[in-house]
Formats: sequence, structure tokens, C-alpha cells
Amino acid sequence: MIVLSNLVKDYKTKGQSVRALHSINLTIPKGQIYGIIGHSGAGKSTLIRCINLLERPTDGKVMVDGVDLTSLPVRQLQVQRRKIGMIFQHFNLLTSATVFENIAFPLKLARKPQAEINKRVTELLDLVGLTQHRDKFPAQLSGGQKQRVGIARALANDPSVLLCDEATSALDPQTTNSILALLLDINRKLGLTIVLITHEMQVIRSICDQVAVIDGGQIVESGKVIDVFLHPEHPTTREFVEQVSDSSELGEVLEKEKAAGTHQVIRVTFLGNITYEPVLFETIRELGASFSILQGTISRMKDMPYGQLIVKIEGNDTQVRQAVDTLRVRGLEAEVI
Ligand SMILES: Nc1ncnc2c1ncn2[C@@H]1O[C@H](COP(=O)(O)OP(=O)(O)OP(=O)(O)O)[C@@H](O)[C@H]1O
Repeated sequence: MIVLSNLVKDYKTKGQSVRALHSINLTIPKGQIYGIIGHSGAGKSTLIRCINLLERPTDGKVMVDGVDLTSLPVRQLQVQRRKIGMIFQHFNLLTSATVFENIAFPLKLARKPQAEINKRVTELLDLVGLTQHRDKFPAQLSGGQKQRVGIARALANDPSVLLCDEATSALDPQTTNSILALLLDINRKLGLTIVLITHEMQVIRSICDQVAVIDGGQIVESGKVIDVFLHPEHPTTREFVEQVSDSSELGEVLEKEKAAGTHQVIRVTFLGNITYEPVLFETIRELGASFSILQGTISRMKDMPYGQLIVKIEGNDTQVRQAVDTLRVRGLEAEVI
């Protein structure tokens, strides 16, 4: 478990002080994939780098698995840091070392015997799917393969935490998906806690359990991805949710509804297997009304199927009210918008 308490970070440049983090409080449960999302300059990199003290916080505490890193002398901090792996947007590989040597590097630093290094690197190459590329140099690899080397290297010392600093931002969408699938696989196989920072809601939606939204150096909203995603409260969160839903034309339809003084547009949210059942259709038909779909998403959030439909009910106010009530009784979320 990672606990950040009252974390403050000030950068001092040319006699001026910039507060990058304002009293951050965050608890990241063990074994979770925890996403931190924010716009450029929000403080994401600073926050993730404070977790392993690559940046030393100006104030506050960083507890990782019960150890207060901020209170440790340098030697002990080095030992504790081996339990925290990190991967980077631009991979940070040693360009003149082979894939094998890059992965072996942290094990050499930890003075492991050569036989153990060979065994461990072989296992890691297999885990990240790079066995055939072990003797290549980074320049001979694709971006996705380079990030796989980064991941294997970060896992070499068998850490309990993996920090991902915009790990997929330099990759195309398909490669991004394959790296996210690998992170999910590692999280499941090794029970590793993963903290990732990103500016893409798609990344959060694909693999994270919980999310925190950072804005101006403060956490403005946090919680389970599914809750934050379906009921975003802070304007910044809403912007990020918009990234993955196409509601651009909805505003116009709602304006027309408002002008006509009718209240027939409802939002219906499905979670889990009910997503694939004809509950909406049957409910509206039973009421003797009909409906048209104005907008809809059927997708998955990590493993959970979900759907959200904006529908216009062709019926009177009583029918709309009854539809909302019945849908709720049948296990869907429904509201007039
Ligand atoms: N070394 C530094 N010296 C001075 N100010 C810094 C330094 N690093 C970051 N900052 C400032 O701290 C704030 C947060 O920066 P940070 O890099 O953490 O944001 P970010 O959310 O990771 O942005 P990006 O997505 O663009 O990397 C910004 O105002 C930035 O200008």
C-alpha cells in the first residue's frame, strides 16, 4: 500500500518558488492499478516521482508498504527503492547495451551472482515476449519493444510497486493497447501495485481500478474508475470523460428539448451483464411508448461491460416517469436530463 500524506512540492528557480503539489493526500491499495490523470503541467510527473523520491517532497510523508521513505537515510532509501520499479515515456534504455544487458543492469547494481542474473533475465524476457530479441540493441527495436525492455528492467529486482510515467504516450494506439495488456497481465500474475500517470482517459478506462484527477497540483476527484467515469463531478474530470464519449451533438438536441419545454430525454446506464439484455426495449414497450436513441456507448471498463444510452422517449410525462422508475427497479441507472 502507498500512502501519501500532506505532500507538498515546491520548485525553486532563479529565486522564485513554484508550488507544483499542494498538500496531496492519496492512498493506493496494494495490488491495484491506480491511474492519475491530469493535463500538461498539472503535477503528474512531480507526483509520481515523489513516490520513489526521485523528487524529494518539500513537505509531507511517503509511506510504501509501511515504510516512511521520507525519513530514511540514503543507504536505506537505496534498498527500499529496489522495491519500486519505474518505466518512462522515452524508455531511458542504455543505447550501447543489448536487451539482455539492459534488463540485467539493475541486477548487476544489486551485485547478484551471474548465474542468478542469467536465470532472472531469461524469465523476464519470456514474461515480456522478447526472448528472440535478447541480443539486439535498443536502436533495432520498435517503440513497443523498447517499452517491454523497460518493463522487464523495472521488474528485475522483483518490486512490489511499478510506477509508469506516461509509459504509452510515445506509442501508437495499437502498441499502447499491447503494452496496457502486458501491464494488466503483470498486475494479475505478480500481484504488483501499479501507479500510472497519463493524460488519456482511454488508458484509465482500459486497465485501472481507481483513478485520481489532478489539476493545478491538487487532487480534485478520486475513486473507482467506474464511479468517476459514469458520474464525473469536477469540470476537469468531465473534460477527460468527454475524451472517450462522443457527446458533441447532444448539446444541440438538449437545447431543442429545453426550448420545446419537454422532458423526454433520459440517460440510461447499464453495468455488468445486464448491458446485453433488452431491458430498455421491453420496459418502454410495456408502457405503450416508443423511443429513439440519440447517442450511445457500449464498451468495457477493464473487465466490466457497461453501456450508456441517451434516449428520447416518445410518450407523455407520466410514461417517462414510469419508464425511469421501472428501469431503476430492473437494475439500471436512469435519469431525465
Ligand atoms: N524542475 C522544475 N523546476 C521548476 N518547475 C518545475 C520543474 N518541474 C516541473 N515544474 C513545474 O511544476 C508544475 C508541474 O509540472 P509536472 O511536470 O509535474 O506536470 P505534468 O502534469 O507532469 O505535465 P506534463 O504532462 O506536461 O509532463 C508545472 O508548473 C511545471 O512548470
